[in-house]
Amino acid sequence: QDLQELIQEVKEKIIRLEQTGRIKRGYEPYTEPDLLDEEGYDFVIVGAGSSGSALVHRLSEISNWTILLLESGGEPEIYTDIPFWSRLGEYTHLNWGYLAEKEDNIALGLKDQRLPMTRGKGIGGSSLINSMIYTRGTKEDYDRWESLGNPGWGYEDLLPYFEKLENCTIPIRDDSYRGHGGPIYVENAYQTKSGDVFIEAAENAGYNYVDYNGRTNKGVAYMQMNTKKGLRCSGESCYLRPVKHRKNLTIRKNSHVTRILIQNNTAYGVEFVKDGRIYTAFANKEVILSAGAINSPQILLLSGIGPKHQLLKFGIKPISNLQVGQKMYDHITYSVLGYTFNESITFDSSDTLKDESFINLYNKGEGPLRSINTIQNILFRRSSLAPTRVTDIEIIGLGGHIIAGTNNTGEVQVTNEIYENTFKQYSNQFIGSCAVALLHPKSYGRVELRSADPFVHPKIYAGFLTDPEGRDIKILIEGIREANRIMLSPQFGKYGVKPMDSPIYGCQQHQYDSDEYWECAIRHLGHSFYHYIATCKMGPESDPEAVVNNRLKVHGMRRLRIVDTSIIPVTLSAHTNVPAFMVGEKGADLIKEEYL
Ligand SMILES: Cc1cc2nc3c(=O)[nH]c(=O)nc-3n(C[C@H](O)[C@H](O)[C@H](O)COP(=O)(O)OP(=O)(O)OC[C@H]3O[C@@H](n4cnc5c(N)ncnc54)[C@H](O)[C@@H]3O)c2cc1C
Repeated sequence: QDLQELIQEVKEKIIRLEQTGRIKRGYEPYTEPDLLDEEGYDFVIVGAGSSGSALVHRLSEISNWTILLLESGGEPEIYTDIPFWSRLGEYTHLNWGYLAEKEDNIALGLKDQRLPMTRGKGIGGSSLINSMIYTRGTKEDYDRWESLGNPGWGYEDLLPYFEKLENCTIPIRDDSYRGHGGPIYVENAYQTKSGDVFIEAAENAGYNYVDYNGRTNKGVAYMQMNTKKGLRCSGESCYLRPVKHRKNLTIRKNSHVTRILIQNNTAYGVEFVKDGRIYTAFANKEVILSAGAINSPQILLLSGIGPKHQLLKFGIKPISNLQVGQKMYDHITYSVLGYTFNESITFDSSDTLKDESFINLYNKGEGPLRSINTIQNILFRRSSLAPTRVTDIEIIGLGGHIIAGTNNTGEVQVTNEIYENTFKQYSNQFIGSCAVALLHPKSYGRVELRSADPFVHPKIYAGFLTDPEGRDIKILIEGIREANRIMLSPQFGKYGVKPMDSPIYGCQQHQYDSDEYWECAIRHLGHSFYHYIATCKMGPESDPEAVVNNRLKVHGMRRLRIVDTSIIPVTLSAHTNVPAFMVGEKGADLIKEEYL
């Protein structure tokens, strides 16, 4: 079915069910006051994504502060709250549509050899279209942040924020680490029988069942998701929706910030474009960038903050020569490790367009529409190359496959040759899969300007698998072999599980399952997990790579902060949405400490 037709069908169904009173969405559009050419607020915040939503929720608690939130995108789509269908958002205005620059020896099997660097655009940002996998990261991760010269960012300091932001309802949990009164709900992912078998097989292979957001993440578990009664719990739905009527808060959508206004190294406002016109918003106290790890560096660069040689190339007057965008870490994943089953214990998508499924989800929070990308399980492991206590391999168990079978999300845009010759043959079978991700890569990429035009996409280099020692690829291959050990275990053997071992087209010259074969497969189909960080790295002034200090203030500047995933200094054993919420929460407290 054509994607746009499918989107239309889903939308019409929701509208019809709502109009006939069979579901209640409880969503009211975001309204805003008339816009003046020039406006003044205490705080001007750029970007309503995961961090920006958390930040605005907390700052607007102070009723005598005035807050302006500027968001380049618009409102969520009508289907955004439905996990199963929300993935359609990736093909709409809700995605910035970034593609990495073509690089050697990576993305060899993807269209135009370019990696999608997906990013959410709209109120809620990337949390509108992400997979809702709920992972915090470990004590070792955050203690490392602190040891890099960032007091206040160690695990003991941050645990209260992780607890404060969540409302955890999963049945098996490490209660001394979990929160129950916060805005972000945490539930287990929708499971099929294959999810239960995954746990059994992993336990049999030596893993303990853990609450991986508790004392340790090492082990296996049902995936925890940020859903509230089965519906997406995004920055928009859980942080902003409940407070959007606050009188001191103005949220302006479709408002694209083009530069920060700076005088004498002091930020005093921003310029933005809405409906083709330029406006100015002044900040009495601070300008705060929460535009994410691609756009926050872009806005800094456009405003004269960044590597001098790059700015001069585009005729931008340099203000501060910081290493903005020069290092970007991300998680590469190989997510197409498929397996065929001889029984239907995997995800069955045949009910996902039925009225009953929508009604079941909205009224009871149940059913297959709770599933996103058929994600079920998670497993963290330490590779043979990792330091003690560091988990650097993540394996996700899925009840479907993102290219083969009926759950094709199109997320990995493979070439037609690869689809026709490798995956199509499995399309009518029962299929499950694993995604294997490298959590602490040595390789890194970067973000730089392509143009001084603020509407032109920046250049993004993913830099995957470029570490000269080849350590990253070795760990990924180790992860693939571990996933196979679990999936090809006797527990799965009862269901006739076999690997989808038709070689990836382009890798037939290698013996299937050799290291050379897996390297070839990863270099063809490995892709981003969309966890970009470190492009405005947090660190002390003595760190030549640092852009902000431990209070998130831009070095050498006044009244300018960054509060989003771009400040995360080093890789995490986690997906980045919960860390983004945490940064928003902590950022709000840093600001309150200063002004209250
Ligand atoms: C497809 C996908 C799947 C993912 N899956 C998961 C997952 O399952 N679990 C997980 O933990 N993480 C996941 N992530 C990552 C996670 O969602 C992000 O790391 C996190 O949302 C980033 O938060 P942020 O606040 O830094 O940026 P964002 O949430 O991206 O917010 C930035 C906001 O700023 C706005 N903006 C940008 N430029 C401007 C401008 N010039 N003017 C005004 N506004 C602007 C953007 O439109 C956006 O709304 C996923 C990401 C993607 C894209």
